[in-house]
Amino acid sequence: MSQEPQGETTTRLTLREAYQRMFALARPEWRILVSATLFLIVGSGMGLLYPQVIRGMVDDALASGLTAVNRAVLILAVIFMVQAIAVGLRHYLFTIAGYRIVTKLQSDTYRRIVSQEVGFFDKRRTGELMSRLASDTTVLQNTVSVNISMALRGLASAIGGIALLAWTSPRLTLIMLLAVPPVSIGGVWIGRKIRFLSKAVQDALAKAGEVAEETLSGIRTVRAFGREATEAERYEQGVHRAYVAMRRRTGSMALFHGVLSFAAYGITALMLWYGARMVDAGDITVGELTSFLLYTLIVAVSLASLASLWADFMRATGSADRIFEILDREPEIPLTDGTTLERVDGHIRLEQVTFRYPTRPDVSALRQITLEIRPGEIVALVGPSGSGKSTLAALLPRFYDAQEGRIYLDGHNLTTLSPTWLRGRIGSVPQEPILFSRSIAENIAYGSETDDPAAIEAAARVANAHDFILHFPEGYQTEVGERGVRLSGGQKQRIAIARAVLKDPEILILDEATSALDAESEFLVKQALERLMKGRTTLIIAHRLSTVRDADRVVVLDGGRLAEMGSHEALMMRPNGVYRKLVERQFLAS
Ligand SMILES: Nc1ncnc2c1ncn2[C@@H]1O[C@H](COP(=O)(O)OP(=O)(O)OP(=O)(O)O)[C@@H](O)[C@H]1O
Repeated sequence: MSQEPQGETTTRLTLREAYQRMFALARPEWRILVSATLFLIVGSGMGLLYPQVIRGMVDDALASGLTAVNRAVLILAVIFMVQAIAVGLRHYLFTIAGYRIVTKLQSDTYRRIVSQEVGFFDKRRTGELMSRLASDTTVLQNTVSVNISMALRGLASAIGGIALLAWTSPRLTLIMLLAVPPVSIGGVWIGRKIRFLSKAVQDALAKAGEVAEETLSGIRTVRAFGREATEAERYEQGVHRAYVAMRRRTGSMALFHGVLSFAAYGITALMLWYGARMVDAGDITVGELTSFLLYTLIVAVSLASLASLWADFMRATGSADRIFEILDREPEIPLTDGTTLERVDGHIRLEQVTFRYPTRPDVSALRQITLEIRPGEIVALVGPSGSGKSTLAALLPRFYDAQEGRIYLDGHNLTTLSPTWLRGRIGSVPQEPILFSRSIAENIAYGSETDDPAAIEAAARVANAHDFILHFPEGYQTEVGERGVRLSGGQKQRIAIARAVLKDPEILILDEATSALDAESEFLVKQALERLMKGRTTLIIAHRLSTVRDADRVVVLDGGRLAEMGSHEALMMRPNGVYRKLVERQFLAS
């Protein structure tokens, strides 16, 4: 399969768009955010109030001794207490709002991912999608929760602080503000760099995630070929790339912090020097200089925190880009667009269908297939490996849409029908059924409306699964998969058949297992399948002669073309027929 390069380090959204989208996410939480902002105002207000008290205290103490100091300290204590409560509540509320936003974002992103057409998943690896869900949303979580709170606090303190400074001494304020333009310019420049590097970090982490996901889910193959060390090295290379990008990002941030810190404290020193001269000249009192210095520190710390938050926001926009890319993607085959039919007879017609996989647009997997399957007919699909059998079967539930030609169900073009509804009419038993880590009962009921135990048991009986299920200590409640029992190939198949029986679809797509089951399982599976097929239009990808013989008609594919069609006997009569060769070369097991 060809790989489309994914997660390349480009930025899709402009900064402004990214912010607008991030703030739009916060809108539903406005109630929490408004209360949080109230506490923010109270907390920051207290923070700006106390230097005034200190100013009074210093001047009074210098003038009239310690009695005034007692009262001032009491007031300070009250101010600090109110401030502490407000700060705590502000932090709590903003963080909670952030969690709520991200929880919703994760669900929305996941919903988007699972709604995409099958072709989307051919192009992307699971590990990469998992990384978007887990790590990108977490980066956003920090931004929308703690960082927004800190940014607002920084902004409030900086603006309030500057206003009070200007009120105390416009001349000193002017000196202080000299530091703002160079710091801002530096911030914007470094912010851009950090945004770019952060995307590189996330991309590298996603790549490493891909390796981990792929090899852990295929651990048996890794073990069988003794590739543990090599895979560990590949993973190591992946995380090392992430580390290199992180190191560069951290370097930029460290430089930025250093410059900021110097700017903040340097300006304080400068003002102390200039302020002392003003006190000496009698322009301001010692208390005023003290409060002025305190405000300068508040403003400096606030501006510094704003600048470093700017860097964090830049980081977040990298992740936002990746998340919004998914949230914005409209599936090519939407799940529910289209009509539904009252009843289905199961009449299928393909007209001149030509199909190329989106990942391999240069090769036609199916070429000009014209085929009609009557209601209730059992059609066996045979052909050499890679001839297009599974591809044909994938077009009926519209996992993919053909580029040319049309497919009809009971005379309705498939593209006019609701895909989810259509898929509800089709039951499938794949070669290697996938069971989920849930109970057997839930696995059988997967895709059906009902969870009635009696109906599930009846379906299991038809599928010859009831007896082996009862042999497990917990019966139908036995957990399957990772945490529970592992089922044999034949058992999985029978669970999949029970699933199809319970779903009761009008159309069946069966993919016969190529690997041989033991005679007993084989018999049980075959018997179950026969019961299942009764009265339903069935397309069966056949690998066994006995299956082909039982079918009403055999359709032979070769290199994506429909090569032959007819009964087993008729096809065997053709001297150089594809089918006859398949049988002679024992391509079809007996
Ligand atoms: N998801 C996919 N993306 C791209 N190409 C694919 C994809 N699935 C199958 N193909 C290609 O399409 C062609 C037909 O494959 P298909 O799986 O339909 O064959 P098949 O007859 O079912 O083979 P087999 O009997 O071995 O399962 C092959 O060349 C295969 O490489």
